Amino acid sequence: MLMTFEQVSYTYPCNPKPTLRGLSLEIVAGRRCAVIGQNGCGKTTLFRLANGLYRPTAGRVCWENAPLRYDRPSLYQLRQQVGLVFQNPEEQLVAATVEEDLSYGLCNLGLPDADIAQRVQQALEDFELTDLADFPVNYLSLGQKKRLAIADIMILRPRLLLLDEPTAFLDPGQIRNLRQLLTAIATTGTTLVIATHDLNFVCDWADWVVVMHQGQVAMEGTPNQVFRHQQTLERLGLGVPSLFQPNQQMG
Ligand SMILES: Nc1ncnc2c1ncn2[C@@H]1O[C@H](COP(=O)(O)OP(=O)(O)OP(=O)(O)O)[C@@H](O)[C@H]1O
Repeated sequence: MLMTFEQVSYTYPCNPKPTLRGLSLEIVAGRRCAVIGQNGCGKTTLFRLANGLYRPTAGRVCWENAPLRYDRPSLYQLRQQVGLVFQNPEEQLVAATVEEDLSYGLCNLGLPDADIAQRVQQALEDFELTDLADFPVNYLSLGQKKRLAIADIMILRPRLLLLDEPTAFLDPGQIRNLRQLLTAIATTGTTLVIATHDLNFVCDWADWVVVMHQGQVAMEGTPNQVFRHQQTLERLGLGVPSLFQPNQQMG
C-alpha cells in the first residue's frame, strides 16, 4: 500500500460546506488508477491532500503506513516521492526555456551539476523534447506544455504520480501520445493516479477506477466492474465509456 486516506475530511477556510467527507481510499502500488466524478466532487482537493498541500480537517493521510507530517523538511521529502501535475501547466512551469525548466527542481535538490545535466538530457529524450530544449516555455503549445509539466515531475523520480485532468484541452492525437507516455511511465514502476472526465481514456488506459461523489468514494473496481453499473453512474451524474454503452455491447 503506497498511500491511504483514512476517514479524511477537508473543509476550505472560506467555504463552510466540507469538500471531502470522511473519505477512505487505498492507493495500491503499481496500479494505473483513474478518479472520476462530477465537477466539484473533490478530485483536485484529494490530490492536493495527497502531496501535503492541504492538511485534513479530520482523519489522516498515510504514506507507506506512516501518517504524513506537515513540517517543511517532511513535506520536501514527501514531494520527491509524490509528484502532482496540475491541470493547468501554466501553474507549474517556472523557467524561461524547456531545459531550464527541467533542471529547476533538480537544482533545488542540490544535486551535482553533472548529475543534473545527465538527468536533463535523459528527460529531453524520454519526453521527446530534445528539439525544444532551448525553446521559450511561453511559446510551447498546450500539449507540449503538458508534456513538459509531466517531465518536470518525472525527472524527480517520484514513486507516485498524480495527474489532474491530463487530457483536458488536448486534441485526439495528443491524447493518444499522452496515453502512450503514461503507459511508458507505468512500466518504469511508477504508480499513477489521474483525475479525469474522459471516460474513454479511463477505459483504454486505467486498470482501477475510483468513483467520487460529494467528497466520498461512491464505488471502485476494475473498469469492467465499475462501468457495468450504468444506472448508478448516471444517477451520480456520470456516463459510461462508448465501449460500455448498450448499443456497442450488442454490436
Ligand atoms: N480554494 C477554495 N476555496 C473554497 N472552496 C474551494 C476551493 N477550491 C475548491 N473549492 C470547492 O471545493 C469543491 C471541490 O472542488 P475540487 O476542485 O476539488 O473538485 P473537482 O472534483 O476537482 O472538480 P472539477 O472536476 O470541476 O475539476 C468545489 O465545491 C469547489 O468549489
